[in-house]
Amino acid sequence: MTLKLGVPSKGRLMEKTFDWFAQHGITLQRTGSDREYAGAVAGIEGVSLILLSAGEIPRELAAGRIHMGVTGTDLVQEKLALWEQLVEPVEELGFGHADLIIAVPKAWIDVDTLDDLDAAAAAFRAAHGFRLRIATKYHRLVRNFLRDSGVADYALVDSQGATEGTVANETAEAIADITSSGETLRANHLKILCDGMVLRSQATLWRSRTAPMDERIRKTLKELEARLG
Ligand SMILES: Nc1ncnc2c1ncn2[C@@H]1O[C@H](COP(=O)(O)OP(=O)(O)OP(=O)(O)O)[C@@H](O)[C@H]1O
Ligand SMILES: O=P(O)(O)OC[C@H]1O[C@H](OP(=O)(O)OP(=O)(O)O)[C@H](O)[C@@H]1O
Repeated sequence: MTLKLGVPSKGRLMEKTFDWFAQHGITLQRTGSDREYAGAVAGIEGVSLILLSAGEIPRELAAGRIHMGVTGTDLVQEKLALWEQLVEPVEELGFGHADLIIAVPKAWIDVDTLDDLDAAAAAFRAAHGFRLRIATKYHRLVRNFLRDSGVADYALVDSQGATEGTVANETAEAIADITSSGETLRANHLKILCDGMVLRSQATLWRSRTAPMDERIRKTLKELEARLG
């Protein structure tokens, strides 16, 4: 048995993860053609590289199918109820910084806080006969945050991408999504509520609390943690 390490299979997260491991003397590589999701590890014995969608890594860690994995804090906390019982953060990697925020149209000059949003939501329902819609793919995190903030009169609508466009497309009145440079929000004439920060996320190395381990894997894990910490 080898220690299974799950890493994002493409894009900025994959490249930066490969760089981060390289800085610690461990070479991760995609092998085969560009389209083949196979990988190799050099610089440490007994580790297999598993290339996965960043969004699937939390589930694989929770199910114990991988021992370690790299993905964002946002995806772990969104995809896993009781995430602390299933995974443990080993190291924050210092990239993939993104804030999950609530944003509304810039043109809503009276709405700058969650309290304002709550009032706007009640007024919206009275005027339109249906609830103010917030588009997001972060259902769990946003629902919990709005519950704790006392905002009640809204409906979440699912948006798996291009979420900032839903307001112009009239499928939502507000959005909850991640922002990094803020460019996408600006381009879509949206503003962040002053107290609308749901979660600060960054790429993190996680350890599964459920993955089965024999002596050899336990030893490899210790060595990896010593070298990466
Ligand atoms: N613009 C950005 N800047 C920095 N980090 C980002 C940005 N967009 C997303 N991220 C982070 O990257 C991670 C992966 O997000 P992404 O949406 O690319 O993954 P995904 O849903 O698995 O994608 P796919 O299913 O296409 O593989 C998340 O933790 C997210 O917070
Ligand atoms: O603040 P910014 O630097 O503009 O980055 C934020 C954007 O990046 C992500 O989108 P991504 O490119 O992953 O595409 P997606 O909308 O399909 O998720 C996120 O969903 C925002 O739309």
